[in-house]
Amino acid sequence: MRLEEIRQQLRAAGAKTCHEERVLRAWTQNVGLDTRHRKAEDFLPRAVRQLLPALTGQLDGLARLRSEHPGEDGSARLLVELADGQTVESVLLPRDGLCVSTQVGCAVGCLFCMTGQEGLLRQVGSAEIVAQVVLARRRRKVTRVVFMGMGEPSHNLDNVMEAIETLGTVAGIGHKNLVFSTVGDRRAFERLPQGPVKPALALSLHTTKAELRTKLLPKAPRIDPDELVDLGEHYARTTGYPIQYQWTLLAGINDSDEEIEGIIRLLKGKYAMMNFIPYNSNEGLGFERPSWERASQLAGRLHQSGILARLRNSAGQDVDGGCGQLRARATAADGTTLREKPLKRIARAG
Ligand SMILES: C[S@@+](CC[C@H](N)C(=O)[O-])C[C@H]1O[C@@H](n2cnc3c(N)ncnc32)[C@H](O)[C@@H]1O
Ligand code: SF4
Repeated sequence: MRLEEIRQQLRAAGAKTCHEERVLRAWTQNVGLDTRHRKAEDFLPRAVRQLLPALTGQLDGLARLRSEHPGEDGSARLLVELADGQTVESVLLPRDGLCVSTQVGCAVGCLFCMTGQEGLLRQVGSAEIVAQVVLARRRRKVTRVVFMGMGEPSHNLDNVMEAIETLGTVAGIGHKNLVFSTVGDRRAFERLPQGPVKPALALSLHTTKAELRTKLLPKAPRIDPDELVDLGEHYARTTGYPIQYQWTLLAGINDSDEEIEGIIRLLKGKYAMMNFIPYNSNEGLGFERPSWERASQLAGRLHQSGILARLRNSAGQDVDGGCGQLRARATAADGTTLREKPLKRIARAG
């Protein structure tokens, strides 16, 4: 469901823009419609008030909690059921963050990502994206939303842009605290700077070698790492927020000294930082994470060259690992299987 459909229902009942905003603010911020100074019946048209019980029922059905899996780091993975019974994952992150899903499955098919093994099953509507935030806010404070759950946001741009606008306005989240994470897509680079709410950008780079990137991210748009960094730099300068590069560390694949030299060449002097995320083991995908020592060494090498680098575990690693695994397990437990796909192993030499 799209947010626009909710707005249309309100408008059909006679709501003006200010009424729409008030209803959406109450929903997204989990607050009542009455304010200290004015009661709802003093400003909302009667037909709108009459619509509210049915609308609330619809909104509550958009995202329901199927199960919660707390991690040791203060995070918690939520398996969220959508109105049609499909499930996606949201992750409550330490320090008031939330990671949301934008698609059920994903067409990019990254070899190391569980979500990519399913292919795309369906888009997540803008109202369903915002509903994940509302669900999380019923459990904890949320002041930062990262679009790093299941799915590729640039393959669902209309819904994601609509959700970003709502989160950055009526839901009261700071624009730089909305983080759009992508493998890089020209449509996203065009659209993001035009929106009224400009999110921060995370670019999933993973390697500086164009050929290896094509193997690891088989259906990502063909943009060479050099050009991707140029596009990212332009966006960073436009918005004033640094680009957060993401690099899933795969032992023997993208953790070589040569890659580090490549990152230094690409990112030196850029308004950027590097997040190394050691691979989160997915059974059967055939990759391994490097040792923590090796990972720290890589981050240290970037630091020495003046590039800000962070080494971090993806949140909730102790509770069913990486993105898409909770859903995969729940799907398997339901007796259905993920679409089988032969593992395409890539040459260690890259
Ligand atoms: C799940 S994706 C969603 C957003 C977007 N599709 C993207 O790739 O940036 C978010 C991040 O999770 C990372 N990721 C996926 N599977 C992983 C795994 N098994 N271990 C560690 N990181 C993983 C991806 O590399 C990506 O940087
Ligand atoms: S890492 Fe991102 S783009 Fe790649 S398959 Fe997973 S969700 Fe899709």
